[in-house]
Amino acid sequence: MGGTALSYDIDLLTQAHHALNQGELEQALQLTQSFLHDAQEQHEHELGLRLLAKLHFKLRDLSPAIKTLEKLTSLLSRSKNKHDYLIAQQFLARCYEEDTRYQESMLAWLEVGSVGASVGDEDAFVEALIGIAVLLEVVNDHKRAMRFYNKAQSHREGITSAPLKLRLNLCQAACLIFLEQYPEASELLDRTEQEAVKAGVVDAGYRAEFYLYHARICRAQSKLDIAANLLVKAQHHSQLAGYVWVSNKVQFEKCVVSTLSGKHDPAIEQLQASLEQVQQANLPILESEIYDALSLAFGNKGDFQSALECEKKAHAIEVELLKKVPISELGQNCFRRFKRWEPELETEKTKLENLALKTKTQSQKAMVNRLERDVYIDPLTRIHNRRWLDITLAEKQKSYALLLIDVDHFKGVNDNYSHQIGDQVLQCLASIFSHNIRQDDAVARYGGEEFVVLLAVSDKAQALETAERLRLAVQNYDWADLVPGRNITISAGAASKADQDTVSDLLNRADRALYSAKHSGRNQVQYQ
Ligand SMILES: Nc1nc2c(ncn2[C@@H]2O[C@H](COP(=O)(O)OP(=O)(O)OP(=O)(O)O)[C@@H](O)[C@H]2O)c(=O)[nH]1
Repeated sequence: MGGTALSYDIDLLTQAHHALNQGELEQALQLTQSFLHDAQEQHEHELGLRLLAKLHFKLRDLSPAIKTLEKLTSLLSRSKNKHDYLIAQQFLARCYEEDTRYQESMLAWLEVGSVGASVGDEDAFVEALIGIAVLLEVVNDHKRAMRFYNKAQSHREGITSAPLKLRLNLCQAACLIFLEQYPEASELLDRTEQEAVKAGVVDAGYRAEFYLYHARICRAQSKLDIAANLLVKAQHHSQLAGYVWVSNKVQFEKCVVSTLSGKHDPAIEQLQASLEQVQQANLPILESEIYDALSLAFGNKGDFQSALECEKKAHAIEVELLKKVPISELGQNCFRRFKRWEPELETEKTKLENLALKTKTQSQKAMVNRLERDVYIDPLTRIHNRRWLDITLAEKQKSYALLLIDVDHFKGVNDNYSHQIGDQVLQCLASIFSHNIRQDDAVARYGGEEFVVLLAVSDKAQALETAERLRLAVQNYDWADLVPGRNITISAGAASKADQDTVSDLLNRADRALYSAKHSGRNQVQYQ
């Protein structure tokens, strides 16, 4: 009887993941709750709670997300393997921070630092240092935050996760900008970009922040036109990544640039609209930054009364935030604690490294992975390239379907807007495709303005549904900033692999379907 119940439960969890991938969060939530209701084994509870916390967080229901994570961390704290515990504890620390429960967030980060050190997990140790630095920045103590970033940088060699290395740099660059150390910030951003290229990071959220910080530096150096251009790029990427926090920051930075360029009224209007959104989402740090920007705009316009009012509101929010953070605790003591943990971290790491040497060293593996990745990545769009596709198709055993996608009238984009804008359109399309396919599917640049999406399943209905989703995502994307006065659309040919098909049979069928989509008027999908 136990066996039947278990398979039914797992089925619910699979359905919940599926609903999450489809963006149906409420449904995913209900399925996960039913799964948890019937869960019996500790392992099932862990799986369910992890997904539940993620869903609450996505729905921006912080209190239930926190409660769920508190349960999960308490369950995991008993297990021997600390990796999952550390991941959950970090998520919890971030949720506390978003919910402005700074003291609890700090305690959670201290726990991550201490446990991370005791098991030789340098990534977790660095995460904790960054987490505390971010809390210090919340209360405008950027100088002290910088000590934590510097300490985290001193552990850089030991960090195994490429995105974490990038995030450390981005956080530190933002802090340097606050401290008005522009050349240092600029240099750090350039180095970060080189590392991102090497590591093959395509994340749109990373790119959005990268452009935003560059724009801030340019704005501070009165290069307003360049700043405005960079912000257009930042906006594209934040839109793609769907990060509310970054896109708000980009939005209000745009307003600062407009008011400095003399366009006060539109900037004020936009800032007031953002203010409403930010207040609804309960993001006090952004709110105080927006009041600061409004004060600047009113001041530049000559309306000093309103400027002063905004200034006072920003100040009042900051005072409230300060009340919530135990500054004395956050400062010296924390730093000392991390110093004490460092020798423990080193000892544990050495033990682990000795163990790893017996098999293969991690760095060797990482290097091989990186080399393999570079060989299979298209340098312009940073998605898989033709070489990857050829090898993957040749090795594929199971049945599958494939979409061949071609940009409509792309030559016109190059001719009317420049080859460089054409390149940016291709990059943007690659991101749109990557963000709109399922986890098991993959996208590659086939060559020129052609892309291939490889689907894990072979049925016609699903192939057409995916192709249609991608076609609509491209059609509905806001192209106005990149190619004003023009819409970008795609045509796609879909085909499924039959048992007797060779790869070239399949590609030929998809190509014929694409040809037919083009000749029936473009911006459509056909199947053969
Ligand atoms: N910017 C840029 N353009 C490229 C790249 N690769 C190919 N192209 C251009 O893509 C265009 C493809 O044009 P065509 O094959 O004539 O077709 P089209 O204009 O897209 O029109 P249809 O496919 O018939 O809808 C050519 O102008 C190529 O120069 C690239 O990497 N960057």
